[in-house]
Amino acid sequence: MIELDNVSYGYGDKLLFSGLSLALEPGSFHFLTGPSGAGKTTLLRMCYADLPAISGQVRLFGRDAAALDRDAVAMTRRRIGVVHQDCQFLDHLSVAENIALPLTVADRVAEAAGNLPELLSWVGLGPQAGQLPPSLSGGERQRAALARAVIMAPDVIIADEPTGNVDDDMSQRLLALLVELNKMGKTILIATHDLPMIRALKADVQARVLRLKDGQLVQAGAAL
Ligand SMILES: Nc1ncnc2c1ncn2[C@@H]1O[C@H](COP(=O)(O)OP(=O)(O)OP(=O)(O)O)[C@@H](O)[C@H]1O
Repeated sequence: MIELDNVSYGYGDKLLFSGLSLALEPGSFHFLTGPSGAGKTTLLRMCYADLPAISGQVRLFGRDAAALDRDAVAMTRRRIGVVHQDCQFLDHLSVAENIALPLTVADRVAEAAGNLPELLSWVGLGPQAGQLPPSLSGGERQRAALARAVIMAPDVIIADEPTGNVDDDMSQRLLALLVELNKMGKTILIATHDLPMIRALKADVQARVLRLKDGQLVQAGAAL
């Protein structure tokens, strides 16, 4: 579904990684760990065509990301739901309107109306649907961001620190939602520092844990 083949990336003259390869098979579950600043967000951005590789090839659903025109990039991104680290919302729109935004922008308003109640109840935000985003707690924001990422029924969900700034219970709740999505066949890639959460989840899901450090991507050992 998503393949990085021998890719390199850096900012300015600072190379973050080079010769890095990764393949996300359909229905797989991957965690990406590593120290702060190792390049996890950068790597995720390459996986949804938000950054081009300096060298090597990124293939999204079998197509070379570098060869996609603007429309093809937009179509490709619809198949990838992204939960960003900072969970930004439009503060003048309600929680429900924010979650529905990807469908509204794609002119699929009727679909949004049909899907929203079930989605809001799935993430446990029914009561908050009419509120404005600034009134949400950290965990509620994360769940709203997850709902917004899945409203287009993407094949792949990429989440950057989805459990940052939430307590353990909320972290478990968010992860249970991601596991549920994986059991429905979605391909999941999560960047996280939260090793206890990975350990807790390993019994529920067959996940590969990758560690990015010093420009190298390696599979984390069994001791994790
Ligand atoms: N747009 C940018 N311009 C210049 N440098 C950047 C840019 N984005 C990120 N960096 C730098 O690249 C490095 C990797 O950043 P990145 O956000 O990918 O790391 P990370 O592993 O996700 O970090 P964290 O775990 O703290 O979120 C950092 O040193 C960061 O300061």
